[in-house]
Amino acid sequence: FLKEGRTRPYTVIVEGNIGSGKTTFLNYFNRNKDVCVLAEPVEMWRDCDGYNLLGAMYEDPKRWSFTFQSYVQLTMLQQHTKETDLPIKLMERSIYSARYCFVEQLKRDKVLSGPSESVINAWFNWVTSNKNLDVDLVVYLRTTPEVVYERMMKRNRAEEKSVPLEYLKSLHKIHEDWLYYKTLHHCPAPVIILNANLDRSNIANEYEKCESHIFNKEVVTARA
Ligand SMILES: Cc1cc2cn([C@H]3C[C@H](O)[C@@H](CO)O3)c(=O)nc2[nH]1
Repeated sequence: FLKEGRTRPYTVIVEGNIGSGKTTFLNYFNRNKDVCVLAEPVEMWRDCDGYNLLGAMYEDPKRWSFTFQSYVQLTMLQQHTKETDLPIKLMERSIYSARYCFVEQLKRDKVLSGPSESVINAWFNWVTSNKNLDVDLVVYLRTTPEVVYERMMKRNRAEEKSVPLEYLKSLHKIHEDWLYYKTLHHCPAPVIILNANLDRSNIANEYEKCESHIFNKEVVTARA
């Protein structure tokens, strides 16, 4: 159960480009009974009352990215505020990367209009100042665009089939500015940077690097 005095679980957000290995990272920690793992609700984005908002956004970003990013922001808010008795919550991405990475990207691509961006911003500012969406740690799965592009193509997700390398390069730069150089937007918590270019077979010791941070003693109640 939650350590006495803690009103919320120790919250970790896993950030990184498309194909940076976030699901693999979450699965590694999924086996731990102290961790509430919340994967990105992609299936909700693919089926919102029967509408595939993810597909729509990639097919016609000018028409659908506001709709899509509004729904992403709602689903992320639901994840941030989801109750758990477990001492640790591990989230795939966050309301922060929604606003600071993906909405930023759409703005730079001039795909999101000024009014659309302002409305998303107004929601973001309101929810982040009226709800406790604090996080305790960011795990940044740092990659190179070429590596994640190859993985994305191999994974072969239908909606991503025409995502160009350029898009991943631009998203990469935004992640670097946000989490590595820290020159873009507010960083919501201390950042652990992992070399996520490593492939599955030898990335385990990268994960071990952050185990001690995540499972530090004052967070997880002493085992009975
Ligand atoms: C928070 C957040 C996640 C997220 C994912 N995506 C896209 C990138 C991938 O193609 C897919 C699954 O991460 O959704 C997006 O466009 N905007 C997002 N915002």
